Amino acid sequence: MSMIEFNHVGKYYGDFHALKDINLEVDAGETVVLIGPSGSGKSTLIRTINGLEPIQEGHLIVNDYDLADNKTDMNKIRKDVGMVFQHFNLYANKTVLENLMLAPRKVLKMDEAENKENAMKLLEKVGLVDKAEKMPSSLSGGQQQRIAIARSLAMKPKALLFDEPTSALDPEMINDVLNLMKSIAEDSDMTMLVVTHEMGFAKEVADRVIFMAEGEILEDTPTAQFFEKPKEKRAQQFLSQIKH
Ligand SMILES: Nc1ncnc2c1ncn2[C@@H]1O[C@H](COP(=O)(O)OP(=O)(O)OP(=O)(O)O)[C@@H](O)[C@H]1O
Repeated sequence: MSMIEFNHVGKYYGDFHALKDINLEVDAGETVVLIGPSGSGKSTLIRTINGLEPIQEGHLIVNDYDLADNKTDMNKIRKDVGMVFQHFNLYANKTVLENLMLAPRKVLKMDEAENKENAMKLLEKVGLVDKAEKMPSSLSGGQQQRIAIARSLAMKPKALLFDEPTSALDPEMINDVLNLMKSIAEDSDMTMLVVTHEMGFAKEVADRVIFMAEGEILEDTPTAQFFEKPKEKRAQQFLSQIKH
């Protein structure tokens, strides 16, 4: 069953055509990695999925809602589609535990005891139970990102979008975050779209790789095949320029 479906989607920033005739289907439970040169539209594409960027052409169906329809309630989509950003975006003036409990309380109206139990379980999953009462600023970048992922999971989403989740981290923190993402991809029926430059993660975890250039999808290829021999010359060049 398809969880996300782009149908001839176009997106403009003013006159600039940032996404061109995007056609893409992601099934429930799939893990898809988006790669491509800087400025190719990867962030823009995933930001359209939870409505952070509006589209101007085509249809984008997420969890059965059409984002091109202005009657669609974005809150319904954001409830089921979480997003993890490069710079974590935790609530700076709330404790780690409160960061996890806020949205389930406000949006899902979750019972307080259940909310806390759920949050503590997630802190255990990300290995940070001892940080529950700390403020985010007292944690390392890698720890903050694991909290941000736990916060997304607290909403029990159907899909998670990751926009370069390890790009702002010191090298020694990157693997903790990638391992957590890998366990989410493996443990659950979560649908995951990940923009990343971490080719090791893509190789190991992705079902498919999407290669973008200049606002277009040039390749949508099963992972092993992509890394063995990408079809497009641009993708071959891209891979030969980066370590993988
Ligand atoms: N808010 C905006 N207003 C105008 N142009 C924008 C805006 N956001 C992005 N762009 C432009 O759209 C294009 C695609 O940007 P986007 O951030 O989606 O690329 P990307 O592939 O994610 O790049 P990177 O790997 O560098 O993050 C770029 O040319 C960028 O300058």
